[in-house]
Amino acid sequence: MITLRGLTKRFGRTTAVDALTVDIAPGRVTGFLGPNGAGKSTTMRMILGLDRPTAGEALIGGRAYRDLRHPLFEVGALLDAKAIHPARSGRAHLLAMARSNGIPARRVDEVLATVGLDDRAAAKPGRTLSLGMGQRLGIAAALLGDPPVLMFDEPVNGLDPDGVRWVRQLMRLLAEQGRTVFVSSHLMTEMQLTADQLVVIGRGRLLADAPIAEVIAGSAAAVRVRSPQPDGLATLADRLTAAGAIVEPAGPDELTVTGSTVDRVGDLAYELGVRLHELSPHGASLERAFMELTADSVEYAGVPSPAGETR
Ligand SMILES: Nc1ncnc2c1ncn2[C@@H]1O[C@H](COP(=O)(O)OP(=O)(O)OP(=O)(O)O)[C@@H](O)[C@H]1O
Repeated sequence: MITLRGLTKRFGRTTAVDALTVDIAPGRVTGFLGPNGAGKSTTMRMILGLDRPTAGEALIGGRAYRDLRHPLFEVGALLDAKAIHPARSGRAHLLAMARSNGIPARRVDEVLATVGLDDRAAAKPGRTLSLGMGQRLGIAAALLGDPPVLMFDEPVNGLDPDGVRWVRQLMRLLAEQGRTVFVSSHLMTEMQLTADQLVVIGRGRLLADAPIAEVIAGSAAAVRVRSPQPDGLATLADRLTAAGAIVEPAGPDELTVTGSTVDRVGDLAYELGVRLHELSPHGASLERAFMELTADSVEYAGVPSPAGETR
């Protein structure tokens, strides 16, 4: 269990994490979602005692990281996959970690097998590891102490589709074993496939803490309607708006309608004699829910700066 109570971090005038209070429970994968700069990494760093909270606390199994007697046995984390000495092999890196923490050497072989690094890959020096191998090695290091709490910051970054699938399965397996699995991502589709519970933040603030199905159901599904008759489409839009729906143009001959249903839009088009070339439901998705939730808290929208660049 990870417990955050009023967790706050300010860097000068920037409030990176703003009074976060949330419990991250064992036995499931909790996705940690937020736009760039939302404060995900800072939150994870505070949980691991790498950043000091300005206020509040972050606890692992009821204790602050600095009070854990054997941290490696309590929490494993993948924050920066490249955190390995460039000249040292993956195996040597893990062996050194194991030795200094009283973990038997055979555990190194176990975790290397778990993450699918064979002898040859484990013998390569750090600087020659691909991003994917680095991620696997970082996950092996997190698993070394067999901890009940695991945290992964963007674990699928740079992985090929096989690697992505593998990480997904591993997260699920670790949760099924009863561990707390807290995984950050800005990839909504990835979270939709991996997580049971979602914690969403924007500008450091908690926007949602709910089962993934609930977050998705909370987003309004839309109806896409396309017609070769512009006047008819305009009339349809007026009638739908008058009936309380939200109508937005989606192209020269297309509308996106929220707050109505495919049946109602179809019936109305029939009533008005408007010919339709498309009438389709656009299901609620996590992507949509995420956009709605974070609409007010995206730090850098894609607006061109005066220099003509986008941030
Ligand atoms: N050491 C630091 N000094 C000053 N500001 C910082 C520092 N670390 C983070 N910040 C700021 O805090 C905010 C949150 O950053 P953080 O990296 O935690 O976000 P994030 O959600 O992990 O983003 P990303 O998905 O881009 O990694 C940002 O505005 C960032 O610029």
